[in-house]
Amino acid sequence: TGSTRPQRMLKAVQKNATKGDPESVISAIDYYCRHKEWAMNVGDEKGLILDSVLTEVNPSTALELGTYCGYSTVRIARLLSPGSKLITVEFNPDFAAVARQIIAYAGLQDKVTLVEGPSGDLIPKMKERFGIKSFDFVFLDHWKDRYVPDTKLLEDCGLLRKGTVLLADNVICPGAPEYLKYVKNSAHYESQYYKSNLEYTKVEDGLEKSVFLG
Ligand SMILES: O=C(NCc1cccc(CNc2ccc3[nH]ncc3c2)c1)c1cc(-c2ccc(F)cc2)cc(O)c1O
Ligand SMILES: [Mg+2]
Repeated sequence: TGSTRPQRMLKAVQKNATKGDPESVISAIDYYCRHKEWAMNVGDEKGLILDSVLTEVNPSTALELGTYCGYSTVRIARLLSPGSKLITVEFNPDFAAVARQIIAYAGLQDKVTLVEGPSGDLIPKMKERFGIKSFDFVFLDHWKDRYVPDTKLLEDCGLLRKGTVLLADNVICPGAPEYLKYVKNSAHYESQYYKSNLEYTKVEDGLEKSVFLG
């Protein structure tokens, strides 16, 4: 049987990147997805916006919903200060298996905890399982119809604090219209849209940054 797109992406990393060098892992994936075959990584253009928001927030505890192959996991973890932790949630076991290898290839496995399962089941267990009081930063990049229910779940589980920054991918393409409505109409969030393009294309997409006001 043939390989999968994530497996081919992993091969490209192992062939073209330097072990322990996160920048080379990011470049190898971006090159592969721009010139060989498209894949749904946040990509280099939106990735620069992710980097700038992360540098501004400098989170001690971060959550990523939707690991895929670990591209944004590597982008986030490489910018974390020593002792900071990233928890990333992936539902698809095949994606998770590739992501673990890409995160390890980048040498970032000590900063990252990859948890397999649906966000709806795992979010209520975050405090007890990982000793998390609250998250400083949340990157939403999983099923777009889960953005609203999971944001409400994070609120209800007391996992957001005054100033927690949520950053949501794909609010234009494929789109997360209910999520945009939710955070823009809520008095509990201060939101800002960062216009960009769908990874590796000229199609418009963007990131929505929402600060929880408590
Ligand atoms: O849909 C997207 N990504 C989410 C996704 C998609 C598939 C599988 C999973 C399985 N992973 C998963 C599921 C549920 C979960 N619950 N908790 C964790 C968790 C993890 C996740 C997406 C699509 C496009 C896109 C496609 C086509 C096109 F033409 C334009 C744009 C671009 C993106 O940047 C995207 O992010
Ligand atoms: Mg995405």
